[in-house]
Amino acid sequence: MAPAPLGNPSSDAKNLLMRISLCNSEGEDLPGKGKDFLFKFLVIGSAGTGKSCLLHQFIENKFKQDSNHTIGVEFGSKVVNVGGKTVKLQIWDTAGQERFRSVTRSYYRGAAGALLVYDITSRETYNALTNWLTDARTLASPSIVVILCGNKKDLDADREVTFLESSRFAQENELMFLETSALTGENVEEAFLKCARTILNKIESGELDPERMGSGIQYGDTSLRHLRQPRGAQTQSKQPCSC
Ligand SMILES: Nc1nc2c(ncn2[C@@H]2O[C@H](COP(=O)(O)OP(=O)(O)OP(=O)(O)O)[C@@H](O)[C@H]2O)c(=O)[nH]1
Repeated sequence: MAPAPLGNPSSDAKNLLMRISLCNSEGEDLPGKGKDFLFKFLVIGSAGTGKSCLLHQFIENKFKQDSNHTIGVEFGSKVVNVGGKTVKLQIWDTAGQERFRSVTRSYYRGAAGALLVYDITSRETYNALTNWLTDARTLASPSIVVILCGNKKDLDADREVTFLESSRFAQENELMFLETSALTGENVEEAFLKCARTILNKIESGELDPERMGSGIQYGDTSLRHLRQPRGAQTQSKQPCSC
């Protein structure tokens, strides 16, 4: 069953949160049970870049047909094995449309990692990256681990943003970088795992302290109960998951 991550979610949203969580391969087990860690992740970036499709591909291993704009936020979770550790990723997929910005911003707090997504066929979505990154570092944490994802890699013929310029942007802004395709699944799991692995490495090296309030990291079994929640955030969601 999904955690109750919000202050006062609508009943539609509650249904959605639960249904998406049950799509997860390990959705039936107790939250956090037997896990070494829980990490809170965000998926952020401009509208239409493929954030919901990336999350769906990661959790369901298939492309989400007929994806509509996200309204507010959606939630998914998946348990992964990273470097011998069992980690539950609690992932918040945020709407890219400007009109939902105040809602989505309230979910940033305490995120440990983020996928920052642009569309390689849309320079506009690439140009917006700095703003998204500023939001993540300001509202989540300056130490949030971010992986830049140039999505729609399968549409190479329509490319407007080169791999090289994105690599440079990533380097200048201390981001990891991958080009992904939610359609083919290329590099999708890698993106989530790379981000999780980096967080684990930082925990092991002492650079990140899971005990710090709002770190977005929790230890094992009781983690979900302790994860900090946005105050007064209202969830608005699009249609129920069609899984
Ligand atoms: N060819 C191709 N199309 C994709 C890919 N990922 C997503 N799309 C398409 O891009 C459109 C937008 O995908 P979404 O996942 O809904 O985008 P989003 O970023 O969640 O959009 P918002 O919810 O508005 O922020 C849909 O028509 C998808 O079918 C991809 O990797 N390749």
